[in-house]
This record gives sequence, structure tokens and C-alpha cells, in this order.
Amino acid sequence: MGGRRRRKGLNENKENMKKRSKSIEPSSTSTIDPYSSRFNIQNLAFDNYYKEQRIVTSQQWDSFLNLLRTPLPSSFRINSNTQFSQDIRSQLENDFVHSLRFQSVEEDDVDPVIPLPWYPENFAWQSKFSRMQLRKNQSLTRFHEFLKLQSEIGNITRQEAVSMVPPLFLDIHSNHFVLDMCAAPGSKTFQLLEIIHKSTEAGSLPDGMVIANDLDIQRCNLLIHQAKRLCTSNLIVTSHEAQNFPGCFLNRNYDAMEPDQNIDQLLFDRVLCDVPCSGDGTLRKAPELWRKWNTGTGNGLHNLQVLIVVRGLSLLKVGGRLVYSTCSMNPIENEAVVAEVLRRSGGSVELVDVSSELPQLIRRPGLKKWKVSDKGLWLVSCKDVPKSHRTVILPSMFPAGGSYQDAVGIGDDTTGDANGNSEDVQAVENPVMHEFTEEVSDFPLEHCMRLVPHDQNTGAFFIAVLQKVSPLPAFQVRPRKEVDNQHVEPAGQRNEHAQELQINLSESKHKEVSEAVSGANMNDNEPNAADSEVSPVTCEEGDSNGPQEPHDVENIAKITPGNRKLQSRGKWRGIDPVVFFKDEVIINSIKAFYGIDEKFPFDGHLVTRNSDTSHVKRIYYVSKSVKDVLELNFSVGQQLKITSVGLKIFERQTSLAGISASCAFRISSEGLPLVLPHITKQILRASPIDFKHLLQYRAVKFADFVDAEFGERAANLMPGCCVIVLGEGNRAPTKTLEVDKSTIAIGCWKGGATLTLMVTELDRQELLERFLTRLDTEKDSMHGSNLSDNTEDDVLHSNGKDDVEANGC
Ligand SMILES: C[S@@+](CC[C@H](N)C(=O)[O-])C[C@H]1O[C@@H](n2cnc3c(N)ncnc32)[C@H](O)[C@@H]1O
Repeated sequence: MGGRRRRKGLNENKENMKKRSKSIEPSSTSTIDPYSSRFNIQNLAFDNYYKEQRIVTSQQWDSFLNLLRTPLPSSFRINSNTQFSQDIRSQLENDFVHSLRFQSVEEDDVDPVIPLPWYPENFAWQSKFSRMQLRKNQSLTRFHEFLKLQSEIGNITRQEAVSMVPPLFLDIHSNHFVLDMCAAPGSKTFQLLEIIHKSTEAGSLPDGMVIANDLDIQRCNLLIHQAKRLCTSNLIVTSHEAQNFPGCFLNRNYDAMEPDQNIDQLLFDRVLCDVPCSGDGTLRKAPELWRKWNTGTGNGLHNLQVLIVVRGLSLLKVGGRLVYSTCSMNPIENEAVVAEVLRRSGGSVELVDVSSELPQLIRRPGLKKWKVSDKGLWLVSCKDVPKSHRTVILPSMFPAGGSYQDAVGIGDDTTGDANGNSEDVQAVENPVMHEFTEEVSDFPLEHCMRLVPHDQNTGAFFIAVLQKVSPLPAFQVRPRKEVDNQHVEPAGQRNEHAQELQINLSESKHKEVSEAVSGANMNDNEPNAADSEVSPVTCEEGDSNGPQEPHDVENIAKITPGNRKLQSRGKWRGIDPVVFFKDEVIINSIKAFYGIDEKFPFDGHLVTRNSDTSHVKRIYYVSKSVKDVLELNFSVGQQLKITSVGLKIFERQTSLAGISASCAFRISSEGLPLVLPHITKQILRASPIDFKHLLQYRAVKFADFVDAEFGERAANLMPGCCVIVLGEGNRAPTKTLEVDKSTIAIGCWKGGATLTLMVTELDRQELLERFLTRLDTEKDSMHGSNLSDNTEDDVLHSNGKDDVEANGC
């Protein structure tokens, strides 16, 4: 099966790859439109707004708009740290590029699927077909099935091409601490983690880590679910308002500080602010947005966006990089936010010129001038804003910024009604009248990047790269009244952001930093109103005692840093507590059962989500970096509301067989790659034929293994969980098992008479397919280009021992 497909692909590969360069043209295929009949894909307010903002030249307007009305080509990313990433890339390069070309629904000159030229190592791909076309067109079924399966297993992530860009500008290194402030559903978080893990050896972990935060706990759960596929110990998921993200500042002079405490404040090398936005850059993917589009959404989000970036900058180390991004085309959510942040940072933050990075990515410079529209009225300066509109239209939305204290005169309306109808409003109706006041920003906003759909057949995106060059200055704490007046309720947001303008961002002294990060109305030791709401239980421990009341803040504040009593109770209502797992009896039994070598650090690296550690079901492994953050978090009174942390490594087997085994904890499939190089017991290497049979039949009797010696060794294992590694050749159980990232291993259960597979059905199918493909590849390389037409079964049968099928296992 796999053999025939591959050979065809191999022969044509080089030629196909040469043709790739012309392939990012929009395809005529993408104009087929089941789409236009279902959605009203025009909106006059949209046209008027963006024509006036001049986001593209008037000559380009039609092609811009026409492309916006066509479906988005589907794109995806190969998860570079999955075991089969290279295999998947080869399959695309060698097989699909070729086969789809010939099955294409249209005769055109566009390659059906191509690697995105600006994405490193051909790990991101775009097809010329929209998702709908992939679903509906029968000639694309095989490709569609491939995408579906690989994405379910976690080998690929379906993601908009432009959405893959922001993480690439963060310049992430494996030792970086990264904060993803608005992370869910997590496609960019996964990119960040992949980069951090990229050059780590099997069985070891990078020094860096990612905190993925999102206010919406349901969306956090999506992220957590997807993140399991990454098998990472270097991730913490939190759920806070990004603009109030806790600072976790530990006063170093604290008497009872633990000696091993090695970080005293949560500061990050990199911060990603992929903020909530109006999302009109995704119109091609979500055409229902055409109907809903209005200028109020962007205006309503501007202030929140500024606050999130400002908070991100205060948590960024000096010298660190912050990337701000939106999938909106609106300058009020983009350039105006960046300009306001630069204004507030008083020279301590620079907008970086990244024109030499990712040169193949076509981008346009940020705008230097724009206007504000409020209910159909054009405003060119904050001086034009009538008093009654000043709660909605902020000075920071204009290119020159300013403040309403200075803005007296024309817009100083005292007679307007609640809807802003007044003589002054009439006075600003005609933008021509104020053309002479058109403002131009002084900041180098041309360094911002605008990705527009018709440049490379994508959605639209906005990206700005900021670098913190010195501590942020102290800002004036604004009077409460003005703060309330200035608050703008963003569309769909709760009224929780009103107070945040009071944040004091001084970073000149540690004490001040502590105050700054806490926000004026927010005690660092205290959950804020939004955070202590009852939220869905993030119940990683199934037997948790259910939602818990938030603990007495006073008591928490009094507990000295490092007092482990804290850990036995959860602080956040509805969220399981994070508890360091230190049960020596269980840990030693696991270590002894699997013969885990001393090089693999357990101390302080195991956590559970159950304060009753005698009933722990799941044990999670955390990297040194995550361990440090958790310890800091305990020391500062658990400011972080952690919904998920670490990698599930051991899981209690609750069945009868599990209870009777000498170690009740099995190794989870997520944890296996990490612990594999350190296991010396309960591990066997199987020949390909026996490995294949395990995958095919799920359970194989010891007597039925083709390699009798392997069967005997399996029978001699301790009852319970064991690991079977795919060996080379017919039989090869060796004493020391050398493993690397490409090693294929599976968790099994050794019962009375059989070995039984312990992987999900989906993983089993995928593993079998990949395993057969590898056999194919080996066969290819053995026979060179002169391949016979043997199937993989011929190879397997050639050892003359394939009697398992006959035995009907
Ligand atoms: C553009 S989406 C993020 C997409 C994500 N970065 C990704 O690549 O998958 C914006 C996210 O911000 C979250 N959000 C909205 N308001 C927030 C706030 N005040 N603080 C933190 N997250 C917020 C939303 O729940 C949403 O998941």
C-alpha cells in the first residue's frame, strides 16, 4: 500500500518542488462560491471605512475587496517536535504535491499544495483549496482524510497562514521564559513550545518555559486538550485578565525565604500579545462577519488592547521582545495601540525594524495617519470629540494622541444628549472641514507590519515588534473619576476593565515594581473579582473534592514563603490545587519497578492536582523552569490561577489487574518519550514483525510471538505496565537500549498470558501506518530505485515466521 504511493512520489519529487515558486497566486478555484449565496459578503460601512483609512491604494482596492470575498485557502503546520514530522513533510513533498496536481478539480497553473516560503524548514503548508472544497470534492478525499487524521493525532495543526507569523518574530531561544497573554485556543502557544523544544535531546528538557494565559476558561480547556499532544513539561496554563496578570514579586529580604529559591519575580524574556480584536482580517474564513461589521467593535477594544500590552511590557525583562498582533485591519486596534504604548513608555520601549527578518514574507508598512469614526462621523483629532463622546472615543485613538484636558474649543460640547447628538457633532460631520488638522504620528509606525490578503493569498494580520530598552517610567495614577469615565466597554467584554488605568508602571525600584504589577485596586495576594468567580472545575484529578472556596487571603499573606502547608489547599475556587508530590513510598516503588536511573530528576519535579496525596490518580512532571515558577508562586501566595501544568507521566491503573500489580502506576503515553531513555526495567525490544503484530492485534499471547526468545522475555516481565521498543532486524533484545527522538516505543500491559497494547485506537492506527511506511523506506533504500512490487507483507513473511495471523491472535 504505502510502497506504491511513495515510489510514485519519489520519482517526481524534484520536478514538483521546482514548480513551487509560482504557486502562491490566488487560484481561480477559490472563487467557486457556495459561500456568496449563503452570506451577504459586502458591507458599505466597511468599504467606506477602509477606503477612507487608505489601508490599500485606490488602484488596489478592487482586487483587495474581491479577494476578501473569496474563501480562504486552507493551511496547516507540521508540529515539528512530533516524532513523525519529517515523515509527514516527505509525504507532502513526495506524494501529495504530485498526486493532487493530477487530481486537481481545475486545470490551472497553480500548485495544489505548497510549503509557505517564509516558514522555516517547509513545516508550514498551504493548499489552494478552501476547507469547504476539501470537504466536498471527492477527488480530494485522500488529502482531506490525511489532514483530518494528522490533525486529530496532533501531528499537524490547521492554522491560518498569517496567524503563524507572530511567534516567528519573537526570536525565541530554548532557555526563554515566554508569556502568551491571550493564548487560547493555543495555535501560537504550540509554535512557541515547539521552538523551545526544538533542539532538546530525547529524555532531557529545555531550560525555557511558556505560560499560556487566557481569560476564558472554556477556551483554556481547549488549549489544554490540544497541548497534550505536545508532550511538554514546560507549560503552565493560567486564566487571568491579561491586563491584570499577576507579577509574583517576592521581596528578597524576606526572612523566611527558602535557600533554593532562585527566581524572585516572574519576568519574561518574551511576551506575545495576540489580543482580542474585531477580527475583520478573518473575513475570508468567517464570512458571517461581513454582516456584523461596524466601527464600534474596534473602538471598544482599543483601550483593553493598550492595557494588555502595557501589562505585558511591565512583565518583560529589559532587553526582551514583545510581539503585538491582531487579526484586524483597523488602525484603531493596531497602529493607534502601538503609538499609545510607545507614548506611555517614555522611550523605554522601541518599535523594532524587522524588515530583514523573514524576507520572503510580503508585508506592508504600518500607517502613520488614520482617522477615527464614531457612528458614521469622521473625527481627525481628539479636539474634534464632543464631550459626550469622550467616554467612547479616547485621545489615544488619534495619531497624535493628546488629552482631553488640552482639548478645549470646537468639540467641547456641553449640550449634547446621551447619544451624542448635538450641534458640535454636526460640526464634525464633514471631514473636509478639518482636513487641515489631519494628524500624522511621530512614531516610526512604518516598522509595524500589515499583511494584506491580496499580497500572498491569505487573511489579513497586523504585527508589531517591541523591545524594552530600559525600565518603564512611573506613570501618573489617574484620578478614579476620570478612570471610570475613560473606561470603554469592549464589545462582548464584561465591565471588569474600568479600574485598570490606575496601574502604576514604575519599575525604578523593586518595591515599586511590586506595586506596579499589582494594579491600584488589586492586592497581589488577593484574587480579583473576576478571578474568584466560580468557574468550570478544571478537574485534572478526577477524584478531587470538587470546587473549593477561596482561602482566607489574610492567612495566605501571613504564611511564610515556602511553607508547604499552603500547597495542601487550593486557593482558586473551582480550580484544583497544584501540589508538589513527595510521597516517597509511591515514588520509590515507581523508580524500582521501572528501574529509572538517577540521572532523571524526580525531586520537586512531580506534581498532582489533588491535595489528598494518598488518593492521587495522576502524577505530572514539570521541567526545572516550571518547578521554579511554581515555587515562586507558592512563596507569593499562589497568585497564579493555574488551570493546567506539566506533563502527565504516571497514571494509577485502577482495574483489578492494576491493583494486583506491584506498581499500580503505569507510564502514560504522553510521558513515555520523556522517561523512555531512563527506564532500565520492564522494557523490551521487539523485532519489526512482533511489533507489527502487537499493533495489529492489540493483544498477543507470549507463545505466539514470532521471536520465541522475545515471547519468553515478555513472559518473565513483572505483571503490570511495560514498554516495547521497535527494534531493527528480526530479533534484538539487547541489554542497553539506546533511544533517540526517532525511537518508536509503545506502552503495554503484561498480563498472565498476553502482552496488551495500551494506546488509543487513533494512535494505534497512525503508528501502524507510520511503521509500515518506515519499512517501506528501508525497503526502498535496500533496493535502490529498482524496486520490486513486493508489499510490506512480503518482507515480513520473508523471515518465514509470520505465524501469528494464522494462529488467529
Ligand atoms: C485572538 S484570540 C487569541 C488566539 C490565540 N493567540 C491563538 O493563536 O490561538 C484572543 C483571546 O483573548 C482572550 N481574551 C479576551 N479578553 C481577554 C483578557 N482581558 N485577558 C486575557 N485574555 C482575553 C479570548 O478569550 C481569546 O481567546
